[in-house]
Amino acid sequence: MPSAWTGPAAESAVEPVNVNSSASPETTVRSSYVPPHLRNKPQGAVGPVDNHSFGSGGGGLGESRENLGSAGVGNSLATAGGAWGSRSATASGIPSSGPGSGGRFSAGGWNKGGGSGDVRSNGLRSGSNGKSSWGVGSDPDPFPKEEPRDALFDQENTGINFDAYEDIPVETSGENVPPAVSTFAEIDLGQILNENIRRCKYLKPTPVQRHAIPISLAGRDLMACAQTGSGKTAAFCFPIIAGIMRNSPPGRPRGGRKAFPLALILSPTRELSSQIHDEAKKFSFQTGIRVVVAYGGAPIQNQLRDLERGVEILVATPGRLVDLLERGRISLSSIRYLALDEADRMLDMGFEPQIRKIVEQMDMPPAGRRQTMLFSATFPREIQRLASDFLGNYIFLAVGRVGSSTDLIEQRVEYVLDADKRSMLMDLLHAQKAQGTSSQKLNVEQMH
Ligand SMILES: Nc1ncnc2c1ncn2[C@@H]1O[C@H](COP(=O)(O)OP(=O)(O)OP(=O)(O)O)[C@@H](O)[C@H]1O
Repeated sequence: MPSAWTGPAAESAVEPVNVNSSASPETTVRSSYVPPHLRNKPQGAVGPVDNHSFGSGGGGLGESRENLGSAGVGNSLATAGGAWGSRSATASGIPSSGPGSGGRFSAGGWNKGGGSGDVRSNGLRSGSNGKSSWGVGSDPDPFPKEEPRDALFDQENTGINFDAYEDIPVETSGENVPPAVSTFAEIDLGQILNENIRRCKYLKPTPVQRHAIPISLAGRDLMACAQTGSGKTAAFCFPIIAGIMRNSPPGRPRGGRKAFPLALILSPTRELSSQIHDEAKKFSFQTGIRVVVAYGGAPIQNQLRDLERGVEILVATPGRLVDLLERGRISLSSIRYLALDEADRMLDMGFEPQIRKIVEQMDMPPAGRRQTMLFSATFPREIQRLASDFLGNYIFLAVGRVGSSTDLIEQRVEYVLDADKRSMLMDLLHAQKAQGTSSQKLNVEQMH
C-alpha cells in the first residue's frame, strides 16, 4: 500500500521540499529526485523526500491551533480506500466493518477569500429598558450605506461546475430516510430563505444539499461524509435557518451579558468559521436571525460585544468557545441545532477534549433534545465514536467527490523537481511494467 497519499489541501499546504538542505542558495535547484537504486540509503548518503512526514501538524490543543488557519494544519494523509469508508456504515452507530482504512483527507482547499469577521447588526435597535431588542418587522437596512445592499450576494462563487456533481455516488443508510430532492422548490424553506437562495444564485442543490436538507428538515440527526467545496455550508445552514424561522423566529428581547444561541456551528479554523459566518449571514438576510462568529487569534472583546447584541446562530472554533463558556458569557442551554463541520479535521487538530466539553459537559441539551449534524470528509474510527456519542438514531450520508477516483485507481504523490518529472515518470512506468501491472492505469498527480 503506498504511503504517500494526500488530499488537495495537503498539496497546497505543504511547501515543496528541498532535500538538499546543505546546498548553498545558488544550488538549491539541484535535483531532489532520488533514483530507485539510491533509495532507502541511510540518511546523509542521499536524502529522499520522506512522504510520510507530511503529518497532521500534531502538537498542542486549544486556541493557538485555531490561529494556524486552514493552510498550515491538518495535512493528514488519505489512504487508499477512498474518501469515505461508508459502505458498511449503519445508522445505528458504528459501522459493522471498519472505515476506509482510517483514510482521511485534510479538508480545506476552496478558499473563498475568507471573511472579514465583522458582524452586522441585523436590525438591532435599542429598547426602552436600555437593552437591545429585536424588531423583525422594522429592520433597518443591515448594510452600511457605502456597501450596496446586494454586495453580500455579489461575490463570485468558486466557479465549481455543479453539473459535474450529477454523476457522483451518494449513499444513505438509516431508518426511514427522507427522499432526496432535486430542486430547492421541493423543500419548504420559507419565502425569505428562498429569496436569499435566489440572491446567492444557487440554481439547484448540490448532492449533499439534495439529501442533507430534507433529512435535517425532517428533524433527523445526520452524519454526512462530504468533501470540502461540496456545498456543506448551505446543507446545514438552510435547515437551521428554516427551523429557527419556523419554531422560534427572532423577536424575543435580547441583551444582557450572557448569550443564548439557538444554533451552534463548530468549525476547526478561524478561516472556515469566517467563511461559514459570511455564508450564514447571506442566507439569513432579512430573517432577523443574527449570526455571530467567535474564533481564537482575534480580540475577544469585540466578540463579547457582538454576543451581547444577541445571537441566534453562533459559529465558533472550539478553543475560543470553551473560553467564552468558562467566562460565563455564553449558555448553550437554548441550543436546538448543533452542526460540526470538518469534524475529522477538528480531531486531527487535537480539539476532541474541547468538543466533548462543549457538547457533553456544559449545559447543552442532550442528543434527542437537540438536532445534530456531523460533517466530516472521512469516517475513521474516532469520528464513528463521536457520531455514536453525539447523534441519536442518525442517518448516514456519504457523497463522493467530483472527479474522484474509483477504488481501482491508486493515487500516489511524489514530490520531485520539475526537471526530474520525466525521468521519474519513466521510472514509475517501468516499475509498473516490471511488476506486470502495466494494464493498470497509472495516475500521477501533483508532481512538484
Ligand atoms: N447549490 C449551489 N449552487 C451554486 N453554488 C453553490 C451551491 N451550494 C454552494 N455553492 C457555492 O459553492 C461554494 C462551495 O460551497 P461551500 O462553501 O458550502 O462548500 P463546503 O463544502 O462548505 O466547503 P468548505 O468546507 O470550504 O466550507 C461556495 O462558493 C458556495 O457559495
